[in-house]
Amino acid sequence: MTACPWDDWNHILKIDPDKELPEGVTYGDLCATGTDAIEVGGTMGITEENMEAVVDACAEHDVPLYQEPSSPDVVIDNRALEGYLIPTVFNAGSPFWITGAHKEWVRTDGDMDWDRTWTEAYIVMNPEADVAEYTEADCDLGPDDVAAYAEVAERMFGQEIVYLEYSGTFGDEEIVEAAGEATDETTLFYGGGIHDYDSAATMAQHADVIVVGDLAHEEGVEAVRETVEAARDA
Ligand SMILES: CC(C)=CCC/C(C)=C/CC/C(C)=C/CC/C(C)=C/COP(=O)(O)OP(=O)(O)O
Ligand SMILES: O=P(O)(O)OC[C@@H](O)CO
Ligand SMILES: [Mg+2]
Repeated sequence: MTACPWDDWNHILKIDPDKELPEGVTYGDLCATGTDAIEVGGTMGITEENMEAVVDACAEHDVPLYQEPSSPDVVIDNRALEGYLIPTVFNAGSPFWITGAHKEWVRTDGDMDWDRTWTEAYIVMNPEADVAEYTEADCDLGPDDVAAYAEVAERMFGQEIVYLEYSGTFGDEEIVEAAGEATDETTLFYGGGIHDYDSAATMAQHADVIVVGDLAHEEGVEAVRETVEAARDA
């Protein structure tokens, strides 16, 4: 595996272990959509058990799997995972979601798997999303604020991934564009409200990787496939 496999990705499917799949859709079907990687994670209702169940269901299919834990106590030890993408929320209201949870994780784990652990510098933008409430994020940010956070993440904190997170709603294109322009080496992830070819294409112009979440749970395979195609075409 290369050091930063996401350099070559266009599309991630994020599967929430707390949410059902549409009728007739299997995890295998989702793995076969052509997405470059699967992230397993969500904010609410996450347990080790539901995490394990999704990872096991995806394990036999040929797509890189990553866990994105929302807290240290749901991190699972499963060899089917390529590794762990650990959020750090740059605009969180409490330092707990920037470095505090991380400190507790390392303090209590005792045997960190650093070769399989990376961080994602989140900028949380939808105040209605669970993740915004959970982390008390300051979402009142303009393009200049977001661009500056992205640049700080890359240049001052050496982050390999900046994640512009609009979870549940389609973001402001001007803001995503600003983040794209502010980042150079860093891989920019965009997630939120992507629901078809055009919405995927719009954000894929500005972000390096688009993340599709709820669509998989709400619409299913064909809709996800369209977004994969748009990400590749961009
Ligand atoms: C240190 C460790 C191991 C964990 C802490 C990691 C941190 C800082 C988590 C805070 C941010 C967070 C909850 C990330 C989880 C991924 C995410 C943003 C999921 C999307 O959430 P929503 O779409 O708002 O939630 P639901 O879909 O579950 O309602
Ligand atoms: O569920 P959606 O709105 O597609 O968002 C994707 C992802 O960014 C959520 O963490
Ligand atoms: Mg969600």
